[in-house]
Amino acid sequence: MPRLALVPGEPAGVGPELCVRLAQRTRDYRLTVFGDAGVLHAAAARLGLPLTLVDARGGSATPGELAIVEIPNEADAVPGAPDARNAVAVIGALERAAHGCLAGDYDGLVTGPVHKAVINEGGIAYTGTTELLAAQAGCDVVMMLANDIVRVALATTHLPLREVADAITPAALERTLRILHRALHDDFRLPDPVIAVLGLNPHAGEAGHLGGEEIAVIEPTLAALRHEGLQLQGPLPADTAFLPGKLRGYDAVLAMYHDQGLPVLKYSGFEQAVNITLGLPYPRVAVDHGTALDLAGRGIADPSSLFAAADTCARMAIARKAASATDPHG
Ligand SMILES: NC(=O)c1ccc[n+]([C@@H]2O[C@H](COP(=O)([O-])OP(=O)(O)OC[C@H]3O[C@@H](n4cnc5c(N)ncnc54)[C@H](O)[C@@H]3O)[C@@H](O)[C@H]2O)c1
Ligand SMILES: N[C@H](C(=O)O)[C@H](O)COP(=O)(O)O
Repeated sequence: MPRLALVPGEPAGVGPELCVRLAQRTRDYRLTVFGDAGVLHAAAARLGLPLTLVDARGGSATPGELAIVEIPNEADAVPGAPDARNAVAVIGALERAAHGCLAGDYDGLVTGPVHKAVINEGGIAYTGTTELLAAQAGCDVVMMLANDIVRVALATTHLPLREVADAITPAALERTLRILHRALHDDFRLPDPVIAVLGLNPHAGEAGHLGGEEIAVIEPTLAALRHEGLQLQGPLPADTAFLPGKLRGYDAVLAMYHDQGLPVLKYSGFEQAVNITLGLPYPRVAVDHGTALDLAGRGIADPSSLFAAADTCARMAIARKAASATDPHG
C-alpha cells in the first residue's frame, strides 16, 4: 500500500479542513500528515468529524485517522486570516515531507494550498511549491495540471509576464518537452504521446508579423525533437487550440505561460483537477485551487481536488514501483 506524505499548506486556509475530510475516506494508501496537530483537531471539531492523530511509521489507512509528524505553528491559526509568523512552519512542513520522499520513507507527496504572498511576508523567498521542490531535489521539473478533459503543462511557471518571453529559450523549451514526453510515457502509460505546443504571441506570431519567438525559438526546437520521434504539433494559436474537437487529438497541451493554459483547465473542471510536478524522483500531486480564505473555517470548501490529488498520487506511486520492479536498471 503506498505511503503518502500529506501537507495541508496555509493553516488559515481551507487546507486543514480538506485534510480532515480526506482522513475520513476508506482508502488504499497510508497517510502521514506533516503539520500542526492543534490546527487539524480544531478543523475536525468545526466540521464535527472524528480525527485521531497517531504516531505510526509509514502512515495510517484507517478512516478517521492520520499518522502525524508534528510541525507546530508559531502563531494561532485563525481561519481566513493568515499570519506570516507561520511561514517557517508551512515551508518546513513541505521541506520535511519532501525530504522523506527523497529518502524513500514515503512513496509520494500530496499538498494543499500555500499562500505565496504570506510566505514572502514571513521573510522566505517563495514563488511556488513546484519551484521549491525542484530546487530541493536538484532537478528540472514541469508543472502540469490535469482533469478528465485536458492536461495542461507550462513552459514557464510563476514568473512576471514581463519576463516570460526571455525565459522561453531553445534549451529551456527542449528540457520541458523532454520531461513532459517522458512523464506522459512513463507515468501515464501513453506509448507515443501527442503534445500540442502553443505559440507565445497572438495567432502564433502570424508568420513573424506579431512576434518572433515562434520562428526563432519554438519552431526549430520542435523540429529538432520531431527528428528524434517526439509527436509534437505546433506552434499552435492558443485561442483555438483548446476547441473540444482539436483537444481530442492531443494527450497534453504545452502552454507558454501560467495564464495562457490554466484558465482553460480550471474552467473546464476546477473541482477534479490536480497539479502534478513532473520530473521529480517521486510523485507530487497538489490541489488545483488556492487557499480560498473566503471559505476557510466554514466547512463548505469542496474537497474533490484534494481527494483526486491523493488518488492520483497513489496511482502514480504504484505505477512507478511496478515499473522499477520490471526495469533491470531500476
Ligand atoms: N496549490 C497551491 O498551493 C495554490 C494553487 C492556486 C493558488 N494558490 C495561492 O492561493 C492564494 C489565493 O489564490 P486565489 O484567491 O487566486 O485562488 P483560490 O483558488 O484560493 O480562490 C479562487 C476562488 O475559488 C474558490 N475556491 C477555491 N478553492 C475552493 C474549494 N476547494 N471549494 C470551493 N471553492 C473554492 C474560492 O472561494 C474563490 O472564490 C494565492 O496566494 C495563490 O497564489 C495556491
Ligand atoms: N500554479 C498553480 C495553480 O494555479 O494551481 C499554483 O499556484 C500552485 O503551484 P505550486 O503548488 O507548485 O506552488
